[in-house]
Amino acid sequence: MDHSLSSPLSKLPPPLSLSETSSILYSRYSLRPLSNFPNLNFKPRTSIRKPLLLRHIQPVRAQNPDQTINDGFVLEDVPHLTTFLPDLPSYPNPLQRSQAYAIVKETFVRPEDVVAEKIVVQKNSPRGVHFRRAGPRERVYFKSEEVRACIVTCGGLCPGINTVIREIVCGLNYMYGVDNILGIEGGYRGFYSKNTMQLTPKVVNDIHKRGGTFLQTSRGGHDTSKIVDNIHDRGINQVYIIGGDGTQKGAAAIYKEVAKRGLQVAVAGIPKTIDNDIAVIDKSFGFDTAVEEAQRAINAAHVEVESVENGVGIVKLMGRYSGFIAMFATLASRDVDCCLIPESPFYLEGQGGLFEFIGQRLKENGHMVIVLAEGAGQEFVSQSMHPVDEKDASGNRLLLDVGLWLTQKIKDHFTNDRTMAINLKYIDPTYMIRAIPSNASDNIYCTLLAQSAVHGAMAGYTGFTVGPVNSRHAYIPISRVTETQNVVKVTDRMWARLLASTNQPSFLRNEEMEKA
Ligand SMILES: Nc1ncnc2c1ncn2[C@@H]1O[C@H](COP(=O)(O)OP(=O)(O)OP(=O)(O)O)[C@@H](O)[C@H]1O
Ligand SMILES: O=P(O)(O)OC[C@H]1O[C@](O)(CO)[C@@H](O)[C@@H]1O
Ligand SMILES: [Mg+2]
Repeated sequence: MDHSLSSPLSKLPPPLSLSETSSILYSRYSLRPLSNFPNLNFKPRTSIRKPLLLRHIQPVRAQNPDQTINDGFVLEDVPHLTTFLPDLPSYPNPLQRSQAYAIVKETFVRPEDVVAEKIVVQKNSPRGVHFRRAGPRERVYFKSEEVRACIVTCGGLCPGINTVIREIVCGLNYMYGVDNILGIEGGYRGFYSKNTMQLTPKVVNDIHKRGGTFLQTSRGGHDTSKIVDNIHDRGINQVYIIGGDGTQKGAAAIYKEVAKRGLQVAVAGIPKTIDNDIAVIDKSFGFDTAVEEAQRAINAAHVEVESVENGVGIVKLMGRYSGFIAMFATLASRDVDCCLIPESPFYLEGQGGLFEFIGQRLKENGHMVIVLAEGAGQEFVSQSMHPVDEKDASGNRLLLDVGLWLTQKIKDHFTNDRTMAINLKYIDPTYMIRAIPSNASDNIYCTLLAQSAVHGAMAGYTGFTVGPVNSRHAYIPISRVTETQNVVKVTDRMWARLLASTNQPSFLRNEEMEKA
């Protein structure tokens, strides 16, 4: 193993402006394979907005006219500490001496390894956006004994948070010999208003068996300046931030302030949300566990309603703006007759409406189960409840209980209708689902996320979020995961698969079809 490598960053060209970068990507690199460009790894050094780049890049034909060249390659890179601290020394990665990696053929991720954002492409399509592949690097930018790391968890709960905490601590300690790790208690505000706790592999050994967060969490309380003051005062140089879209925005603000002050602090975001609404990544940890746990509630509803005459079960699942849990829980179960999500408007009365469908299903089967995402039909609920616009401490709008509203509406309808007496059961398992520990596959996923974050921070990357993109873990610029929220696309085939499985109406009226 060559330990004498000079810092690869010393080979860097000066930072490129946006237009320079796009033209270089196009003119210099488009006609040759990526492997010919070892330096591509370090370019562009600033986080560059992808849509602009893509607009600048035109497809180019290769000499062989049968083969359209892989042009239009875009690397959406994450910042590196040397971006604002150019003289930072680097060291050989201690993983070279690690027992765990002793027989691994390629311990380190190659600098030119990238992960494609899109894997379904056509012969002539541009190569498109790529992210830097996550994993250990040959050089690190921290001496193990000088690392002072901290971990914070923010936002709502989600199965698997404790596994991520545990694996960051164990990863730092077992792989890199770091033993100075602080737990920040109670979310962002914990940086400046609470005590910290020392985290060791022993302290966190069993925490993955528990739901919730060992470090506690909170909403609101993000004061960038106070947080960075505190990071500086405590001598913290690696910050691991576990949380959803709001948390990642907070992480971006911390990274910017750290860079502005020129501090050697790596900021790594680990995306967390039970709603699975974080953009770019394949899915968020805890989501599989939630879908699995939701089966128990659906099953209970099914048992209840099939044991009575004209039983109607309603199960409310989480999902503020996206109905992923409801959609996947429905697809996983065979007992759901109708799934309602925020992305697909529905209506109650008249032809093709929910009441008509309930009547039909009860006549056919004698019972039915409806799965309802908490964000579905909010416009109806607010019409009937005249709500005040309430927000939580982070500024998220507080939703009204669509489950209670729908239960009442269905009851009223069938009472007035008098053609059919129904027996309705409403189950709200939302917090029970969120509070459980993660299942086996999420535990594995959490381990990979944590280790990838540790490798990234040790390698000097900062201002990044880690996550799987087409099954490969990548370092993603934070802004990419916060600029949009993932929602179920009702125009995609997955929603059609659900409709084909439940055989429920789509509730789409002509004008909505045209709009879609
Ligand atoms: N735009 C922002 N800038 C800085 N900090 C933010 C921003 N939005 C939210 N935060 C902070 O991030 C933390 C968590 O945000 P929020 O309560 O919205 O949860 P989240 O991370 O989105 O997770 P989830 O929605 O999955 O529960 C809060 O402490 C909040 O103050
Ligand atoms: O913990 P709280 O503030 O009740 O949050 C509930 C919300 O959090 C989420 O679980 C997202 O974390 C949403 O699905 C839900 O609406
Ligand atoms: Mg959120």
